[in-house]
Amino acid sequence: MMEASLSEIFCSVQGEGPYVGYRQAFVRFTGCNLKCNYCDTPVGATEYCKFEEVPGSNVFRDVKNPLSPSEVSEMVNSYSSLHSVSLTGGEPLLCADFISSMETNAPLYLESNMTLPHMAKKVKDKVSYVSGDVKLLPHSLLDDPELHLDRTIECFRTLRTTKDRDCFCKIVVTRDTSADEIEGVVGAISGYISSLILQPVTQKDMQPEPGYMLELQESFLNEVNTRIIPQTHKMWGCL
Ligand SMILES: C[S@@+](CC[C@H](N)C(=O)[O-])C[C@H]1O[C@@H](n2cnc3c(N)ncnc32)[C@H](O)[C@@H]1O
Ligand SMILES: Nc1nc2[nH]cc(C(=O)O)c2c(=O)[nH]1
Ligand code: SF4
Ligand SMILES: [Mg+2]
Repeated sequence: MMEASLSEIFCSVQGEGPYVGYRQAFVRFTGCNLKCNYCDTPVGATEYCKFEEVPGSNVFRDVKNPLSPSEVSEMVNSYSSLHSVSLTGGEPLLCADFISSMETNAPLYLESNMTLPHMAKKVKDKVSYVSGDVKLLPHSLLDDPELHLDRTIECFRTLRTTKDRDCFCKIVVTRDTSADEIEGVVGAISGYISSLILQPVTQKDMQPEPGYMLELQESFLNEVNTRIIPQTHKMWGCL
C-alpha cells in the first residue's frame, strides 16, 4: 500500500508569491533531494505527523507515520473554505505516486524545487497551481550543475501554464545570486510561466540590498511579469 511520512498538516494562508493570503491546508512531506543553503524547514524523517485540528489554534495532535493518501485527504477535507491545498516539504515530488492518489475537495497547489522531471509527469494533470522554485545554488551544493538546469527546464515544460493550471516561477534571491544565473533559467522557461517572483531570502545576513532587487526586477520585466514579494507569513508569525 502506498504511504508517506509527513511532518505536519495545518491550515493557514499562503505566505509567498502571487497567491499570498489565500486560505490553504498545508501538507508537509518529509525528505528532500537537495540541500539549499538557506532552507528554513527541517526535512528529516519524523515518527509523528503534527495535525492542527482547529485552524490557527497552534494545537496539534500527533498522528503516527506513515500515512495513506486517504487518511491525509480526510484530515485536509476537515478544513472548510479552502482555496487550495499546498503540497510542500521537504520535496513533495518525491511522493508523486502518493499525490496522484489524494482526493481532496480543494484543488492542489504544488510547491516544488522542480528537479525531478519523471515525477513531475506523474502529477501534471493532478495539480492546478505550480509554485516552481528555481534553485540557484552554489555549484559546490550540486552534483551536476548542467544536469540540474536541464532537469529544471524539463519540469517547467511538463508543469507549464495551461488553461487548467497556473505555473509561476519563484526564486529565493540572496546577495550571491547573479542576474546572469537567473537569466540562464528564465530565458528558457519564460514561455511556460505566468510570472516570475523574486523572493528575497529571509535571513538578514544573506539578504540582498533593496536596490539590487529593483535592478534585477528591471532587467527581467521586459521578458516576464516580474514581482518582488518577501515571505509574508514570517512577518506576522503565523504558520
Ligand atoms: C521549504 S520549501 C519546500 C518546498 C520545495 N522543496 C521548495 O524548495 O520549493 C518551501 C518554500 O520555502 C522557501 N524558503 C525556504 N527557505 C527560505 C528562506 N530562508 N527565505 C525565503 N524563502 C525560503 C523556498 O524557496 C520555497 O519556496
Ligand atoms: N503561510 C505559509 N506560506 C507558505 N508558503 C510556502 C510555504 C512552505 O513552507 O512551503 C509556506 C509556509 O510554511 N507557510
Ligand atoms: S529544496 Fe526546498 S525543502 Fe529542499 S532544501 Fe531546498 S528549500 Fe529546503
Ligand atoms: Mg515555509
